[in-house]
This record gives sequence, structure tokens and C-alpha cells, in this order.
Amino acid sequence: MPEDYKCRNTLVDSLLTDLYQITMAYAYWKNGCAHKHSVFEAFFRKNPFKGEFTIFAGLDEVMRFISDFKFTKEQLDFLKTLLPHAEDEFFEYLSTVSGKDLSIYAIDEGTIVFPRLPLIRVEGPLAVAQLVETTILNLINFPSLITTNAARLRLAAGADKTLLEFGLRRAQGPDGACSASKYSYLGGFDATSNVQVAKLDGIKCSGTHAHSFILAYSCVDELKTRKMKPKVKLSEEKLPSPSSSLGSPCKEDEVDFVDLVFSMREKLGFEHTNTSELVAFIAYAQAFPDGFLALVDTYNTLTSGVPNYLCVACALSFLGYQPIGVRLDSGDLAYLSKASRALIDNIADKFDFPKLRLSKIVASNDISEEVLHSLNGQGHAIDVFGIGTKLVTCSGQPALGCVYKLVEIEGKPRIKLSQVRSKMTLPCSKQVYRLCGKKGTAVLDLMGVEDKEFPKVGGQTLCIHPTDETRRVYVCPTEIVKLVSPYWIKGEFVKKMPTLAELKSYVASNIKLIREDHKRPLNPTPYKVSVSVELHGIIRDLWIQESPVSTLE
Ligand SMILES: Nc1ncnc2c1ncn2[C@@H]1O[C@H](COP(=O)(O)OP(=O)(O)OP(=O)(O)O)[C@@H](O)[C@H]1O
Ligand SMILES: O=P(O)(O)OC[C@H]1O[C@H](OP(=O)(O)OP(=O)(O)O)[C@H](O)[C@@H]1O
Ligand SMILES: O=C(O)c1cccnc1
Ligand SMILES: [Mg+2]
Repeated sequence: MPEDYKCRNTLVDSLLTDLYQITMAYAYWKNGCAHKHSVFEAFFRKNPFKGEFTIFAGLDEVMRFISDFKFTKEQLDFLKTLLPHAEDEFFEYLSTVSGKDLSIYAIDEGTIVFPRLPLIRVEGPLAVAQLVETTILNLINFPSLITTNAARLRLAAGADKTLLEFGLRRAQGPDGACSASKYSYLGGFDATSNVQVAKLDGIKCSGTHAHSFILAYSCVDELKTRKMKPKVKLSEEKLPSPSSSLGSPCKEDEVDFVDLVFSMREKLGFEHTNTSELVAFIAYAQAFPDGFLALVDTYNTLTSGVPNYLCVACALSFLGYQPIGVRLDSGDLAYLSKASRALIDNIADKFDFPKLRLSKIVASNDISEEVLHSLNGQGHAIDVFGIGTKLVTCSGQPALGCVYKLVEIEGKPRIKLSQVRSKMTLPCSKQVYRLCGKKGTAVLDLMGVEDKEFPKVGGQTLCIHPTDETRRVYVCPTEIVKLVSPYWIKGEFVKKMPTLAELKSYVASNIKLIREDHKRPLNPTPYKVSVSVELHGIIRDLWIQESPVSTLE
């Protein structure tokens, strides 16, 4: 790995943790069990957004953290102030621990995952493996949540739509915003408005303009120049009306663009639009003749914004430029998008500007997964969705509940019981086998004891529900994918970390592996996650061994 393979966020280091990790480490050390070989696993219990799938993300950040994990003298001096009674030898011990003491096994980032699967397995001395809990959870919870949210929005919008992430201004602080931009891209967005993340992660950056830009203009005199250079050679006969001119005095290779737009307005019959809005559009077109996209809802979308767009767009087309389109940011987006499309196409045909038909319709304004489904139901003509608040704040579910539990110590499996049976933890170092069926889609995920059990293609495999042994199925897999693999063994990377672009295309292909009914927005079918016969036996024995039997009096 390159030298600079470190956490990008300077807040992420060994102190980005909960105090109880340090207090537990001290107690382990004092009791002489800090060195005990232990195995922890990170998993979640419930899919977010009332869905039945999750996309696992954040592993790259975890590996950056683990591979650089250590305590500096300055950090240890601070910890001494929090634990003033702790023995000095403990801090000497902490100064010797590092990520090299650990081994990390994980499911690949970008994989579609389900409740109870071990996403990350950490093996190593008890105290060290305990110390990394909080940071690991922090580094996977929000990324997985955002990636899943973005993937759900992609499924709702459809593969042919462009999705822009607009959330920076509404996100939970700078770090929440930058994580949201990065992981929205991973989950299926095409571009972000966040310039910082575009630079840091090499993501496509995209943007239009705000209402303030429209409000900043009142009359034509405010325009510094009236000129524009045509992209193609013009002929006087093609002018919009016999009374219009290409403007003078102008340099030979420039035309009076303002005159041209106003002549177009007359020709198209749009004299009653808001003139200050038209001036703002002219100003924007002068700055971006090849990137003209107009925000059309400031005064009235259909009687002013779209007609004004058309005046400028026809003038640009006349000069050989290709206008981009309009953005709708309020009102009934289904109706307004269809009406705008009709207006644009009608002018394109009537006045022979065929390329105007390529104008895109962008929509924004509090768009959510539900709004997308509703728009699909009504029919709409939106090509591009700009989505901010509902994406980056994950308002449908603000947190993913990944937890980190001890599953084995000194070779002995461990279990945490709960009054609610479904909440007990699953012991042992586990492997996950994704069993695929005849149709090529995944049928079920089977958890088994690592290195001990190997289901076979074509063989009949008994799969048991993790917490209800009465629910069992046989599966004859046509393909088996082993999901957990080693990434880092005691200080050495044993697997290459993929780039963000590689991860993005992996997400897009992996999500196709599960059946449509698991992905539908309303009442999706739960995907089956089960345990092997051997693992089930261990769970049952441990349950009986650890569960106290109460006495009735
Ligand atoms: N046709 C539609 N079907 C379902 N939801 C829609 C439709 N059109 C817009 N929406 C959604 O309805 C909500 C409308 O919110 P809001 O009342 O703030 O918008 P508005 O009417 O444009 O008001 P404002 O002009 O104050 O922005 C948004 O979440 C928007 O995405
Ligand atoms: O609605 P979201 O999904 O969060 O998308 C981002 C919103 O941010 C902008 O509005 P804002 O009112 O901040 O500025 P504007 O003047 O550009 O509309 C934009 O117009 C969107 O409405
Ligand atoms: O570029 C845009 O249109 C944009 C960017 C951020 C938020 N709202 C809109
Ligand atoms: Mg808005």
C-alpha cells in the first residue's frame, strides 16, 4: 500500500473512540488477559429504510485506520489525565500496541448484505481488538446507510436517469456532507455539487445556478456586454425576423446577443415573460454559451421561465451552441415537467431548431424515494434529479445499527443472550456462503464455522434459521460465493483495496444478484440468512450452557 494510505479525515485516529474502550483495555491489562486471542465481528440486525437489503461500505476507511492504528506520546499523555489512577505500565503497554497486532477479515465493500452477516471480523489480542470497536462502527455505519439510500434512490429513479447529489448545504456538518457525497456516488449517483469531494475523490462535479442569480438582475442595462461570438458562420437571411439585425457596432466575429434574444422573443411570441428573468438568463448564457441551463421557477415556470429559456436557447442554437435545459425547483414536478417538455418540443419543431429537443429537464426540491415512486406512477418528463436533504440526512432512517461483538476468546465460542431471542449474538469465527440458485440469483446466505464447513455446488445443504430452529430449508446451490476474505494479516495487506470507480461498478453489478422482490419499495420479501447444522449445534449448546434456569416458587 502507498505511504499515504491513511485516514483522510484528521479526526480519525486512536482517540476517536468511546472512553469505555480505554477503561476496558485497562481492566483487561490489569487482570492479565489483554493478550488473550479474541475474535470480534461487526454486524447489523435490521435493514434500513423499511427495506430488505443494505450495501456494505466504509471498509476502505477502516483499513486505512487499522493499518495506521497506534498511540502517540501526546495521545497517551492525554489518556493519563482521563485515567489518573491507572498504573504507568499500562500506558507503556499501550505505546507498544498497533494495528499490526490485528488481522482483519471482511465482506468486500459494495456487497449487498443482510442482517446478522459478519461484515468485518477482527482477530487479535483482546485489549487491542476491543480498542478499535467504536471507530470501526463509526466508519461503516454512515457510509453503509448513505450508500444504501443512494442505491434505493437509483432503483426508484431508473437506470436511464441522471442523479445529482446536492446535499452539502443541508448535511450534518462538513464531515457528514463529504461522506454523503462520496458514498452517494458509490451507491449510484452520477455527480455531486460538492467541489471538495470532487477534488478529493475524483467524482464528477455538476451544478446549475440559484434563485439569487435570477434575482440579481433587473434590466438589460446591467449587462456589461451585449456581445457573443457565434460558433458557426451566420447568414443574414437566417435572422429571426426581417426587422432584427446581428447588432452593430460589433467586431466582425461577434453579434449583439441581447438584440438577438429579444428578436427571438418577438418571433416566438413570448413578449409577456418577466424581463428581469430573461436578462439573468442572457447573463448566464454569455458566461456559459455551451452550458446554458436555466432555473425556471422564480416567477412562473410555464408563463415566464420556460418561455425565457426558449428565447435564449433559440438564440444560442442560432449561433451554433447547444443549450442544456431547464431546472424545476418547485410546484407539481410531474405536471410541470410534462408541460415544459411539450412547450420546448413544440418550439423546437415549429421554429426548426431540432437540437432544442435535446434540452434536459432537471428537477429538484425535497425529492425523496417516495416522491420518485409517486412521480413514476403519475408519469413525468424529468431527465435529471438533483437530490439533497432527503439523501444526505437519510431522513427515512438516520442511523444504521451496526454492532461489534465478541464471538470467540482463546478458541472458545461466546454468545450474548437476550430476552428477545432474535437479538442474541451468533458465536464463532464465521464464514458466509452466498448460495445461488438455478436462475443465477442469490437464494440464501449460509453462515458456517470458518475453516470447518464447506457447502458443495449441487449438494443438498440444510440451512437453519439463526434464531428459530423450526424454520429449515434445503438448498442445492448452482454456485457458491464465499463472502468473507482476509484483508490484513498482522501488519500485512493480503488483498488489494479497490478504487472508488471499481467499487461503484461492483455495487451496480452486485445489486442485480438478488431478486427484484427483495428490492421492491413496499413490503419487500425478506432475504433468507441462515446457519449451518454445525453452527446451529454450537448456538444451541451455548444457549443451554449460559442461560440461567429460573425457579418458580
Ligand atoms: N407530482 C408530484 N407528486 C408527488 N410529489 C411531488 C410532486 N411534485 C412535487 N412533489 C414533492 O412535493 C413536495 C412539495 O414541497 P413544497 O410544498 O415545499 O414545494 P412547493 O409547492 O414547490 O413550494 P415552494 O414554492 O414553497 O418551494 C416536495 O417534496 C416535492 O419533491
Ligand atoms: O431540496 P433538496 O433535495 O435539499 O435539494 C437541494 C435544494 O437546495 C437548493 O435550494 P435552496 O433553496 O437552498 O437554494 P436555491 O435558491 O438554489 O433554490 C436547490 O434549489 C434545491 O431545492
Ligand atoms: O447546482 C445546483 O443546481 C444546486 C446545487 C446545490 C444545491 N442546489 C442546487
Ligand atoms: Mg429549494
